[in-house]
Amino acid sequence: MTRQDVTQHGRPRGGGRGPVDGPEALAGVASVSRETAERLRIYVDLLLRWQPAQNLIAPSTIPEIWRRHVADSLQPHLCLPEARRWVDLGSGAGFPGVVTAILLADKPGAHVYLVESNQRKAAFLRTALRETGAPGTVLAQRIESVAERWSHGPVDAVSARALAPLVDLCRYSRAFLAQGAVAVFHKGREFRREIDEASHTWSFDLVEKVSLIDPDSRMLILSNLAVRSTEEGFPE
Ligand SMILES: C[S@@+](CC[C@H](N)C(=O)[O-])C[C@H]1O[C@@H](n2cnc3c(N)ncnc32)[C@H](O)[C@@H]1O
Repeated sequence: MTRQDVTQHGRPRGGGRGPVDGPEALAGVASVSRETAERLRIYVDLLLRWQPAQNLIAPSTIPEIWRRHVADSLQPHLCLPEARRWVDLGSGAGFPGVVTAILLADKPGAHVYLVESNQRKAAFLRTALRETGAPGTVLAQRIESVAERWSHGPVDAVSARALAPLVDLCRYSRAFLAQGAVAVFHKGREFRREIDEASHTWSFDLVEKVSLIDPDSRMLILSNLAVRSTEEGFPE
């Protein structure tokens, strides 16, 4: 898709899988400033231009990109509005990490670290941060090695969406939570089973919020994460 194929509202001009929804899809979730809406539009336009070559998001979700991806990605910031320094694990095309960075663009000290091991997606993420002016750094490495060798100072919050079961997200994020960060994870309708499974290995304080996009999904907010000792031993 060329730039001419995209309208000023981030909608493709026909073709592909039909019309794309627009920024009005954010209305039921949060109101954003004009500047933030403009940065989000630049990001969606860029993603739609890169999509044919890079397949950054599932093609079936493109017609509802604003609701399914952008509005959904407003939620970590809504859950933890005071957090300024974030790590987003497995950022993919930038949901929710790039959206969080855009929401924080005018906040002093704001920074979002985007951890994404796929080099082509990492290149897209760098371009998205540059073109939107959002504050962030792309770490194009495996989460496990980034967490082990973290040298970027403390963070307030960790996010992850569509990355791994909760039990694994606890393992990925434990170094950050041990330093006082709070985690906020998108979870689908299997959230209860995932909480039960993770609870065998981990103890944590948990706040559940019903997703503003899908009432069967949850935003899970975890803090005070600790490993339970078990007969099987400790998680690796
Ligand atoms: C299913 S996608 C989800 C992307 C995005 N968070 C979203 O919700 O659209 C998972 C992403 O995590 C990345 N990923 C998976 N395991 C990873 C790891 N151990 N370290 C770094 N990135 C990882 C993959 O390359 C992929 O882009």
